[in-house]
Amino acid sequence: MPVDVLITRLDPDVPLPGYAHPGDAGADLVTTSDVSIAPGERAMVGTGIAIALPAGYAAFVHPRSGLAHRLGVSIVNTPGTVDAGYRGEIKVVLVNHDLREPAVFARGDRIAQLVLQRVEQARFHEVERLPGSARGDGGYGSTGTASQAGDSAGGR
Ligand SMILES: O=c1ccn([C@H]2C[C@H](O)[C@@H](COP(=O)(O)OP(=O)(O)OP(=O)(O)O)O2)c(=O)[nH]1
Ligand SMILES: [Mg+2]
Repeated sequence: MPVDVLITRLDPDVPLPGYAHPGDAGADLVTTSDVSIAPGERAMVGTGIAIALPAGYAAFVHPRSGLAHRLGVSIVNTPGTVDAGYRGEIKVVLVNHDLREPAVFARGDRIAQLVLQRVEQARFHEVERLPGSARGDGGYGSTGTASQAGDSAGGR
């Protein structure tokens, strides 16, 4: 079931965020400005919208895979987190990972997608010692490469 979200257009000409297909997770966001991002550079763009999420929700600003594949463009802080209490314009920090070509966007181009999720807040309880677990403190590649998956020897 869709969640009702209040929205204001800070730029009256931008479209409301739209889902391309029924059931899509991400609603596309557009840039309100023309921008050219040099190889390796980044640029913050506005989307022209502000929202009021219900308590217990957050919205996450995700990159679009087509832009990643076609242009090498992603979002620096992916996914960007929009807090329920945030009432400002949703902005997107685009980054051009391409080594040679600038990434060029025109006002109205779809540059990111917004994913709504229910989120929990933790109540943190400090303890002297954490309960044990199978993983323990293993991480950062401790399970080895794909071809070694299941090898509990902790190969490289
Ligand atoms: O891609 C993003 C990420 C964040 N925001 C807005 C909504 C979010 O609620 C607010 C703060 O984001 P975040 O907590 O990630 O940034 P911060 O660096 O911790 O700033 P602050 O000190 O304001 O929390 O900025 C965006 O518009 N786009
Ligand atoms: Mg913050």
